Formats: sequence, structure tokens, C-alpha cells
Amino acid sequence: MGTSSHGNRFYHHDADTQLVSKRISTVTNSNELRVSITAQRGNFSLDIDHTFPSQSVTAVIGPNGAGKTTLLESVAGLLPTARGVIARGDTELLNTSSKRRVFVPPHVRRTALLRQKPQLFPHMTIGSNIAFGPESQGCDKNTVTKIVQHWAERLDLTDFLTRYPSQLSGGQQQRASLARALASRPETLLLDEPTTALDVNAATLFRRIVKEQIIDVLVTTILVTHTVEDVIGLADHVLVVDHGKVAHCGRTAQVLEEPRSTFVADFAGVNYLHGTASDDSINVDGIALHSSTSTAYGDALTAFPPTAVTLLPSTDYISPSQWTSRIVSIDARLFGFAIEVEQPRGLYAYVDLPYFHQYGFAVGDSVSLSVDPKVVRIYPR
Ligand SMILES: Nc1ncnc2c1ncn2[C@@H]1O[C@H](COP(=O)(O)OP(=O)(O)OP(=O)(O)O)[C@@H](O)[C@H]1O
Repeated sequence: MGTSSHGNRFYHHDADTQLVSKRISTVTNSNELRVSITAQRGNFSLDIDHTFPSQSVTAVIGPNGAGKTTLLESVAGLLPTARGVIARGDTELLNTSSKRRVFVPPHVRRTALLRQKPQLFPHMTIGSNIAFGPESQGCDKNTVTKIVQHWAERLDLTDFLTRYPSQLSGGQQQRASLARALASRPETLLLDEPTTALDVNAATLFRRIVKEQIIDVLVTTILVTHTVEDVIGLADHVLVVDHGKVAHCGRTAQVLEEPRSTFVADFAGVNYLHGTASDDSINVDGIALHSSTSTAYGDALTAFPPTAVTLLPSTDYISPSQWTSRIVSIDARLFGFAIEVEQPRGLYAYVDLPYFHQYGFAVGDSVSLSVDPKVVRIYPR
């Protein structure tokens, strides 16, 4: 009997020994994914050198056209222009840099790609869709039935097995797509904006299911998303891609709480300012912002959520930790308003609805401000 490199899987079956590619059947201790490639798409060039940690979820974020989907398609083996090395553990999936060229075809890469729109086979029932992977891998009928039942139960699809994709909602179809992907026992799971087309409830459910299933099957996952909830809810690591290159990477909290670009700051919804740090504060545009955890001196960045900013109608008395400024814009937000002030330039305060109406803030008003030092991050530029 073959055994999976995922020790806690519920089934072991002969398909492991029947894989089309001998290379793919190599069992490794780690399924970390090393991607060192260039890929061309018209005038666009992707140039990525990054290792995706084993058995964890890495979110890939970046502006439109940055190359995120191009990266996923390269890893999936769907982009013929990809050059370089892609290796999972010690198993090469692509190597164009040595004489011994390696190109493992997409269907034997043990890599599943889930796109924004569910891509189920329309002429096949949900059960047959889920069965497709294990059947193509040579599993016997009994095993296929077990696998289908297993994933249908786990993804809440048991009532839909005899239905066709067109008879399911978008959220149900996306769950079925995930079931089909996981049933083929991928070692790398590629999710391309999987919640974008789903409503809030379906997206929340899908996120929860992905989290539970991924933890359980220990698949190394790359998640392309424009949704901060996806990143916070699912990802351990974040890779920021811009203009086809890695702009920044790190653990999720660190990348989002200490952004290094306006794109990431806007994505995380935090204030992001540049200044000069000394001791426990940073001077930004003539204003000293204090931090309980500052680690920087000199040229530095600071980030903090707009909810950490307290904004009061201007009074005669200003304490040493406050400063005065003027309101330059007011934008409606969920349950409140984002209020931009003149100084420091680009700083936003979040004010909830009752508070906003209590003081009737308006553009041009003079206000006094302070920031909670406990949540202010100051870090080297
Ligand atoms: N089939 C194609 N032919 C030529 N150029 C393409 C093709 N597909 C994508 N591109 C270009 O490749 C670049 C990267 O596209 P890609 O879809 O990877 O970006 P992305 O980061 O996923 O964007 P988005 O966030 O909008 O989905 C873009 O400039 C795009 O115009």
C-alpha cells in the first residue's frame, strides 16, 4: 500500500504507486515550494525568487496586473514561457536551467488550481467531479467512493452529489471545486481569488472550510487575493508582488502591521507615514508620535490604525501628547467616518457615528489629536 507524505490522511491507497510520473512519487519530508523563475506574457515579465514555506498558507497580494495570476499559472505548469526552477522539497517540477531539462506536466504536478469562478465539469455531477482526480490517479472504485464521501461530508456537499454544477449556487460550486481539488490529494494548492465572486456569508463559510481543511491535510497553499479578510483569516505568510517582482514578504502580522508600501498600508487599512525616529517617538511633518515599542532611529516609518487616533474638537488646553490640526476631508465608512487632517499630511482618524454626530465635525474644523502609543509601530525604513 502506498502512503501519503501527509501522515494524518484518513486513507492510504494504491494510487501512490501508480502515479504517471516517477518523479512525483518521490516522498519528501518537506513540501516547501521553491520558485525561482522568469515568465513572459506579452510585454509583461515576471521575475520571482521565493520559497513558500511547507504546509502553510502564503497570501500573494499586489496591485492589478502585478503578476499574481501569472505566478500561479507558472507554478501550475500552465504557462509555457516560464523559465527557471520550481521544486517542491527535493522534487523538481520545472528546471530549464540545467542540461537535464525538467517539465512535469500540470496533471501530474500534484498541484491544484482553484480560480475565482468555479471550474467544474458542467456535464458531470458533483460526485463525478470530485471522483475525477482519484479516478485519473488509478484508485479502485471502492477507494474513489470513500474519497468522494469523505470530502462531500467535510465540505457539506452530501446533498448535492447527484446534482450538476448548474444546479448549485456560486458558493456551493466553489466548495465543490475545493472538494474536487483536495480529493486529488495535491501537495500544493493554488487559490486565485477564491472568495471574490462569493457573497459575504458564502465567503465566510468558504474561508472557514479552507482553513479547517488545509490545516488538516497540510497542503502548502498559495492564495492570491484582494481581500484583507482572506489574508487575516487564512494566511501565515504574505508575499507582496509589484510589477512582476517580490516587493516584500514576511509573516502576515508583520507585513500588514509594518507596511512598506502605500499599497499594503491601504490594503491593511492603516496610517502609513515616514519620518525621523528617536527614542520612543517619530517626528512626522513636525508632529511627534509616540510608541511603546519603537525599535528605530533616524529614517523610519510608522504605522497604526485610524481607530488608534483620538480626535476632539479643538480646546484651549492641549496636553503634551496632543497636537492641533484641521480637517481636510471626511469619508463615510462602515459605522463611522474616516477623517483626514492637515498635519501630519495623510493621517486619518476613525470616528464612530454617535461620536461624529455628537460633535458635528466638518471640513475646515480645527481639532486636537492624539494617538495611542501602544499600537503605534515605528520601524526602520
Ligand atoms: N494572455 C495574456 N497576454 C498578454 N498579456 C497578458 C495576458 N494575461 C495577462 N497579461 C498581462 O500580464 C500582466 C500580469 O497579469 P496577471 O493577471 O498575472 O496580474 P494580476 O496581478 O493577477 O492582476 P489582477 O489583480 O488584476 O488579477 C498584466 O500586465 C497583464 O496585462
